[in-house]
Amino acid sequence: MHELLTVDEMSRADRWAIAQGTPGLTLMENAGRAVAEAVTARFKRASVAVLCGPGNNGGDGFVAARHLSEAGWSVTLYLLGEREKLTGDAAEMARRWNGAIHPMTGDAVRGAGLIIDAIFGAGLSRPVEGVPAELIQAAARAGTPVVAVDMPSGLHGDTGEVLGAAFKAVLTVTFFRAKPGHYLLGGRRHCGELLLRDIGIGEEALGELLPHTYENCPSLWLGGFPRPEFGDHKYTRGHGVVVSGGMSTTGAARLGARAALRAGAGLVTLASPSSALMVNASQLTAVMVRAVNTPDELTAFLEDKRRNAVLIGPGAGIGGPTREKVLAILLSGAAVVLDADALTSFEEVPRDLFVAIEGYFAGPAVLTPHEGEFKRLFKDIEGSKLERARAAARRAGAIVVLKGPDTVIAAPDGRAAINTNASPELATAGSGDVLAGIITGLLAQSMAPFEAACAAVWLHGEAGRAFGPGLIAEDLPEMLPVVLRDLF
Ligand SMILES: NC(=O)C1=CN([C@@H]2O[C@H](COP(=O)(O)OP(=O)(O)OC[C@H]3O[C@@H](n4cnc5c(N)ncnc54)[C@H](OP(=O)(O)O)[C@@H]3O)[C@@H](O)[C@H]2O)[C@@H](O)CC1
Ligand SMILES: Nc1ncnc2c1ncn2[C@@H]1O[C@H](COP(=O)(O)OP(=O)(O)O)[C@@H](O)[C@H]1O
Ligand SMILES: [K+]
Repeated sequence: MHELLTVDEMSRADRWAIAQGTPGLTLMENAGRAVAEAVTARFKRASVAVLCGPGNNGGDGFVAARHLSEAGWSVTLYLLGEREKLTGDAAEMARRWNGAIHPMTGDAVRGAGLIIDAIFGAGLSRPVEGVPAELIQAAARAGTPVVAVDMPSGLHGDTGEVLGAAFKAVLTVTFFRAKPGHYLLGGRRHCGELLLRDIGIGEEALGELLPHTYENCPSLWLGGFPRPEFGDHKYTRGHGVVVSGGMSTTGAARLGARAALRAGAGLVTLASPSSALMVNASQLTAVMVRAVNTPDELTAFLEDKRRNAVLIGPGAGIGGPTREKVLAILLSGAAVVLDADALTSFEEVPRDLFVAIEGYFAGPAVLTPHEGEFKRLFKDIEGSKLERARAAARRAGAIVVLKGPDTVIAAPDGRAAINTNASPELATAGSGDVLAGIITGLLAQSMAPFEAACAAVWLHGEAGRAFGPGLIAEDLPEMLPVVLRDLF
């Protein structure tokens, strides 16, 4: 169930189901009934205002109103636009509604104990204004709970963007598969609890659509997740390398190194400037430390091909030396995770980075920018978070992990996953360094890079949730054993 469908893909799924012999009217009946059932299961009986729009979302509203009324609820139904203008399945569902149809006016939700928002769904085509916008404000002012049909009206299904205004629902009931807009930040803020309901569209529809956007769930990557086998030794589990910053900025790299080890790399070595060797050595036990100063020394260090995954960026410092080290790593053929300063160092010359990533000898690359770092590297890329991560991955020829509350992981081939399990406790200094380390640990074990990035983001989210309040970055690697045990 981890595929996400765009608005266009969802309407193709509807059409596919209809062509396969399930009437649209049946799909709409199932959709509206699912909403009514969700309402009766979750709310105490109240007077309900059902707000119906002029399209099929409104059609679902007529069905929900009928089922709630039959269940003994007091239902008042309001229609945006004229009844005569309803067409197709929605017009038929309006005929099957025996109650009154009131014109939708600005006071439609006054006194209601619950609002069912069936104004606009997938068909939202422009910013919401006028009466629907007034009702959105009135509902918010009154604090009346809103149950959204498919999408809270005003929210775009593909982008999670609010067009004009949007209801803040406590519950959103959507059908067949969730949409990216439900999970991107704006959407997450407006959807409340998200319920997914089967309305009679067969799973085979996915074979026709070949969707390439996913919710980041273990089913997406668990099959390729590395687990030690009988007969393994530390070198067969991979050797991660983390490049340390200078004397005053070593902590970030140590966090990454510890995380890489906890994620299962057989060995992890901190490649440290000589000046910071003592600081690093005095803080490390299972993680090893070696003096590596210049880009040339890093090249020499990576000639041992067992050192197969490298993280650079946390605490690395911005400028030429970091750029040269990045290029040296890319030439070595090791898998590479580029974070923080390793990204910012290419602000003026992003093409140099992308050309190196495309290089014949380069191994897989994973870029882990937060929004600020992303803008420095991909100045002209615009759109929703999903679109931007995808465009960046294509341009860079790398996996891009665009971090935040709704982290998006994108691959150059167009696959993208939206992460949904992260808690705000993760917004703490060094948490990104740990994420980069987990990715490195998985790459060291030869996990495929898109799957490794997705798995790491998910593990990071679970670790944050498992620890809960009071979390600091040091806690995250230590939570991995618990999270991994649950995962397996
Ligand atoms: N068989 C199926 O397909 C099934 C579909 N299902 C349901 O159908 C929903 C999709 O239905 P839909 O495509 O009819 O679009 P919908 O969201 O009702 O809106 C379109 C109407 O709104 C209008 N409009 C848009 N924006 C506006 C604005 N800002 N301000 C004012 N008006 C605006 C727009 O006007 P227009 O742009 O044409 O001028 C048009 O009249 C989907 O979300 C799901 O709930 C389920 O029943 C399962 C089976
Ligand atoms: N509000 C939030 N909810 C969930 N995760 C968050 C939130 N804010 C930040 N994160 C996560 O925390 C990490 C922060 O990384 P980053 O911005 O690089 O910080 P740092 O450089 O201090 O490590 C990222 O993985 C990001 O996705
Ligand atoms: K709606």
